[in-house]
Amino acid sequence: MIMDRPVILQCEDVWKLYGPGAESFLANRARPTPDTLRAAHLVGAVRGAALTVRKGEIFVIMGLSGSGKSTLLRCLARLIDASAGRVQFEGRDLLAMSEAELIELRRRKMGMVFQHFALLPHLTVLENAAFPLEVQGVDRATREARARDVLALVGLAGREGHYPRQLSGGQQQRVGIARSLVVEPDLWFLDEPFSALDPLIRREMQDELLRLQARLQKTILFITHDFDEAIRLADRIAVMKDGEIVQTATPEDLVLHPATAYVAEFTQHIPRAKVIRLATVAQPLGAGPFAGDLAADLRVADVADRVEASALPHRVLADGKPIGQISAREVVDVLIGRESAA
Ligand SMILES: Nc1ncnc2c1ncn2[C@@H]1O[C@H](COP(=O)(O)OP(=O)(O)OP(=O)(O)O)[C@@H](O)[C@H]1O
Repeated sequence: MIMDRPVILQCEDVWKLYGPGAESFLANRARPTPDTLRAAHLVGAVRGAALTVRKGEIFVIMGLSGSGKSTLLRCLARLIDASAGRVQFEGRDLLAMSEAELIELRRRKMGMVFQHFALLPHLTVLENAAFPLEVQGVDRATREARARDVLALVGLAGREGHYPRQLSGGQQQRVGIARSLVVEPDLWFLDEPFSALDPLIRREMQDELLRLQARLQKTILFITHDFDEAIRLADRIAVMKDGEIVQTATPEDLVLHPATAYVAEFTQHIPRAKVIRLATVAQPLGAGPFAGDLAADLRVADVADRVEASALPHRVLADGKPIGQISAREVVDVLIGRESAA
């Protein structure tokens, strides 16, 4: 269970205002409304954001362009200073750290990948991937060995001697991912890392990220404006609108229980079978016989063919223990939107 894991990153009541006198403006008021901000000619890029990211989860911040995602991420990595609020990284107050401590933290504990990041054009793929270790003063043999490992991990073995210009956009992005992983970060910030890629490559990279995550179990804060990408990747999603987080929930809960009309609008086109887990639609366990076992966290779409093709029900297991059963009937109900879970 994600909620039982240690907290890696936490923020409370984070604000970022842009405009004249932004900091002093907040010091004098509790929670300014959008109207008050407008009247003061201030942009409320982030307004009162709170979130908790736990070890090993992919936490996605999702929102349309201008909703404040990048600004929030930058406040959380302290690339910019929030106008107000509290941010803790592994239990330490991020806002109280000195510049030197922050640099150290970003070098050793945080990895970052952005939509448009700069590979160093005059360095090879290997040298680019090893670069953060060079900055740390790691010796050449060690850093190149580590860089080779991460390049293999992202599918670039054999390209070590290439230069960035000899690679496709997707391959360049993989180098960026390798470079951010080479320091073995505890927390990985990914700000729209696949948005500049064409849809096919983008899906491939999403699969790649899930595969990497299954192996590395990083804690990931991932930003996207694409809800489909969010539900494919996320353990939990925070939906942002006009600088505010309007709901934080699992993909399944967002679709089944949207907190606002805005979230409902976003989620209505999502095929339910892609988000509803077997645990949610499982029926009480019968006496059997069963066709086989399926994990409770699987999504209905992932097993629909297998369950439908079977005359016998499948057992549904959570943590190795049977919690119910599922048969073609429940799968069909979800597929045609008749499931009882909602
Ligand atoms: N340096 C700045 N000065 C003034 N306003 C800013 C600045 N940076 C961001 N903003 C404003 O803050 C709001 C949030 O911007 P932000 O870039 O965080 O949104 P976003 O959700 O990441 O959007 P996108 O997906 O387009 O990157 C926008 O209204 C933007 O115009």
